[in-house]
Amino acid sequence: MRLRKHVPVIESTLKRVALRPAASSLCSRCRRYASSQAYPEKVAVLGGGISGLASAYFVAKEFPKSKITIYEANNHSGGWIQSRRVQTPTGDVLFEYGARTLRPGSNALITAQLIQDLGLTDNVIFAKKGSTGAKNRYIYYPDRLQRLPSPGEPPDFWHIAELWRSGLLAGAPSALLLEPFRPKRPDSLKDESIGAFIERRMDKRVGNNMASAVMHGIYAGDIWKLSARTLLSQAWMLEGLAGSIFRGMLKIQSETPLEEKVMLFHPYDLDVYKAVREEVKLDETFQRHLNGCAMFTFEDGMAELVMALKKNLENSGQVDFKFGSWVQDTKLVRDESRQYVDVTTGPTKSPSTERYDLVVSTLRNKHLTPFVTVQTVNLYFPNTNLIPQKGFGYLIPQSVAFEENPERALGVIFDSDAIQGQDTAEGTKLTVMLGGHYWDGWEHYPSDDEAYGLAMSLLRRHLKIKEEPTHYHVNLSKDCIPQYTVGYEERLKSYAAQVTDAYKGKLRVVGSQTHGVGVNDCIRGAWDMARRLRGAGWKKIESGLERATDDRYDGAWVSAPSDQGPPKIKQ
Ligand SMILES: C=Cc1c2[nH]c(c1C)Cc1[nH]c(c(CCC(=O)O)c1C)Cc1[nH]c(c(C)c1CCC(=O)O)Cc1[nH]c(c(C)c1C=C)C2
Repeated sequence: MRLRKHVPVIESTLKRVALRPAASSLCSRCRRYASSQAYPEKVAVLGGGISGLASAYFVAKEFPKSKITIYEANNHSGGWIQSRRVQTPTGDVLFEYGARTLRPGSNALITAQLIQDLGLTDNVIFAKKGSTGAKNRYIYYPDRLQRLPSPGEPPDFWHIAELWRSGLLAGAPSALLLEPFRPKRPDSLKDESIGAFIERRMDKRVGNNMASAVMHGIYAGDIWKLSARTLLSQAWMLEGLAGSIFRGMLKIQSETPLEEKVMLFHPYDLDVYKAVREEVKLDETFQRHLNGCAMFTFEDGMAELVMALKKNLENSGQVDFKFGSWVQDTKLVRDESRQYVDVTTGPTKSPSTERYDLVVSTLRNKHLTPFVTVQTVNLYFPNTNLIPQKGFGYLIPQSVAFEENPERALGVIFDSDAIQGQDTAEGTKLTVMLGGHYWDGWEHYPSDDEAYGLAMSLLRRHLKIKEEPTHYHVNLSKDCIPQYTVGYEERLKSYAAQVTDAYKGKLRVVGSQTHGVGVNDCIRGAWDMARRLRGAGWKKIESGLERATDDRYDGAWVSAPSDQGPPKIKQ
């Protein structure tokens, strides 16, 4: 499917690119302007969220002589990541409005290297793998908290029986047994919703109970809209390979020598993974802590990473911040020998235009994905024994009856259990997450007072909390999480082609809409973009969306052994 419209900033460019100049210096063999310039002298980064800051950082490292300007519409950097300290009579507590933790693992290696390079390792706090906050995760179903078995926990018959009795596992056993015998998807089916995929291969109830809870916790999204091909990519691939997820797993396992562990990669990710392994050099102690933790963050919250990045960029002398700068337009311009991008910013009545050799855009394209809005209510209670359940928190699946969730909450995080070491005040810290896909199409959202009322009514019903918090904060993150809905991969491909066509490699796209919604994803995307600019890479006609257009294996994945060295490709 082609995009009907384009991102506003590139729209005008698409009209103008038809007016081609006399291509006297267009190199006919490589189809790009032959420029003797060794590096991009002027670079613009559009957006000062984590993707924009990380992009500026990695581009500055690749090209120490480049001058970089970051345009940010708000008056602060960091985007959705905001951490605030609140004073209480007995000490202070930290409230996070956006992402609050990072997950370790291969996807976090670039983040870890960045943290180390910024000198932040001493400020990192780790939640150990076995800790209560890390291992106890709950799902609210149908009218109470159900603890999920944690990874590595020995199977407990009575626990499983209890979960079965609650109805949370309804349909799961037969779904798993029958999955290998269900018909293969028709070749014409290029994508479908997660809900439809699970219904087709297993059982609708498994989707509405388990999958929807997980998708609430990551995307705040609706399993009946999110793309199975993108978000359940491995299961989708295995079905394509062998007609069934289970049989696909068996096939790959049987073809892999016993001493190797199967890891499935998109071919593009395998290249990135290899490059990460080659370039990341972590201190032994830091690496050991990362290996042993379930999640990590900073003493002063995630904003520490943003502040350290900003300070580093300011001190580099290479980077200039322009806050309160709305990007109105970007367009490709050409003179006799070179191509540039003109970036127009500022208020509509008195806009200003600057010319750049290269632009990195983290701005959104509303035609690529919809977004959901999440409202967070952070609450602090001095009572340390407010709730009997200890753990990370709980998620509320779509299957929970309206009477049990009229507030349209997605989940509750037990912050004071999940991460310890951020607060000096003792007590219980919770965050209630409201909205997400339940608010699709809404024009008005709850006021702070209303959101507080919703959060408290939920906590009274679900956790039997009778006390009022002494401190709370409400934050509305409007359109904060992009939704990778059905057809996303085709739209992304088409978007990549449009960006390449319109900017001829002079504008690269990075960010949560195109590279994954997690903080690690955004940082890794920025790093990979900058890596591709290396040397003369910045002169290549690329868009930053090369993963989407990588047709080397026609959508297949490759498996690789998980040894410590660079993986060998197995096909
Ligand atoms: C503002 C709300 C967010 C919701 N999801 C995300 C944000 C920022 C992004 C996100 N959350 C998680 C992942 C998985 C992998 C990762 O990179 O960590 C992603 C991409 C897992 C997660 N879910 C919740 C938490 C606290 C975390 C850990 C990471 C983080 O701090 O964001 C709980 C949770 N997140 C959301 C809801 C509705 C929710 C409910 C309890 C939406």
